[in-house]
Amino acid sequence: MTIELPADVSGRLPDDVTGRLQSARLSEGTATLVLDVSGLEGLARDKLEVAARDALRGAPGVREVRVAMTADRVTRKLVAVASGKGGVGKSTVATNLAVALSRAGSRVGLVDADIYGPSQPRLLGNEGQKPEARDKQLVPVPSEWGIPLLSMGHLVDPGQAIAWRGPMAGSALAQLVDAEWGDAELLVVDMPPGTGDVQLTMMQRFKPAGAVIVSTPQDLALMDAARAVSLFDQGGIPIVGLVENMAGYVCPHCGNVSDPFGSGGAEAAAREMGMPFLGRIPLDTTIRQESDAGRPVAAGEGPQAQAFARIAGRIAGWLEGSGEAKT
Ligand SMILES: Nc1ncnc2c1ncn2[C@@H]1O[C@H](COP(=O)(O)OP(=O)(O)OP(=O)(O)O)[C@@H](O)[C@H]1O
Repeated sequence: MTIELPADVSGRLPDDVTGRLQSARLSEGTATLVLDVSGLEGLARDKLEVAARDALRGAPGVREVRVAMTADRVTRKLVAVASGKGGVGKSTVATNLAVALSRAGSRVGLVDADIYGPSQPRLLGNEGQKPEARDKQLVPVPSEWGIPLLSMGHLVDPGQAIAWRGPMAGSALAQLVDAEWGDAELLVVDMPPGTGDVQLTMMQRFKPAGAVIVSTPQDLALMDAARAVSLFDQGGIPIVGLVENMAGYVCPHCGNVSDPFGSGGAEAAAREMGMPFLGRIPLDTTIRQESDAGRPVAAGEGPQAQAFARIAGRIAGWLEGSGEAKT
């Protein structure tokens, strides 16, 4: 740290500014401060800058104040949550995995890349809010669950149809990913269903660290899941594993679990496709009701939360570098 300010100038700086001072000097009436803002969100950075400027305004010999900020680049990993077809609960799983990963200690953000049918603002309960833009970057919208979110659902009016062509959809997606994610170290990306242009852009441009495939237990859904797997294989994106959603029906009256689509099929299919089976989430009315109300079950304490926590633990282990999800 090089401080070349007269004591009657530096003495005016508040502690939160001096604690982050990398260098400071005064030359020909211009005070130049370099602050290390690693780990601070945009708003906190702005406050620090204002505090520094206010403190030096009118200080002896200071006519102008310049504040520069440096930050360690956060190495951020992306995990894509994908499915071969719509309606299998991919968005629900993505929300709850983001919450469970955050509870397990990661700093997590959520990108709703399902730009034709964004549902994350409803699932995270921050519908109707608009992201700000700072220096041409979008600032994610905070949620009650500690997960910042960016979604097309925040940028267009609810129910408004989005009929973009591939390249526009790709650039919209890029804006969501290349946003001001602050200190988030992990971005969970809710992919659009299927295997089209947006998925390709995502893979080529942002190279997710891995993909989690969501399927329901039916044979047909599992065949679609295989298509999603082969898309990621082609793009050289490793598959973290398969999550079986709506895997057994929990009776809301007696709590009894039945298996309308049989059991064990998804696990066997994962084995056949040569990927780890990450776990199953039951078909449970509570999950739907709480999701609709913007309260992810993973934030609670029930058996549903535990199911998501187990899967999140496997994903976190995989990301930590073992490269293999323990099943
Ligand atoms: N395990 C579950 N138990 C009960 N309901 C569920 C479960 N998972 C998802 N749902 C419900 O199923 C519906 C579809 O889920 P969701 O929107 O997450 O699917 P999706 O695969 O992302 O769909 P789309 O591809 O259309 O975006 C929602 O009403 C959701 O609440």
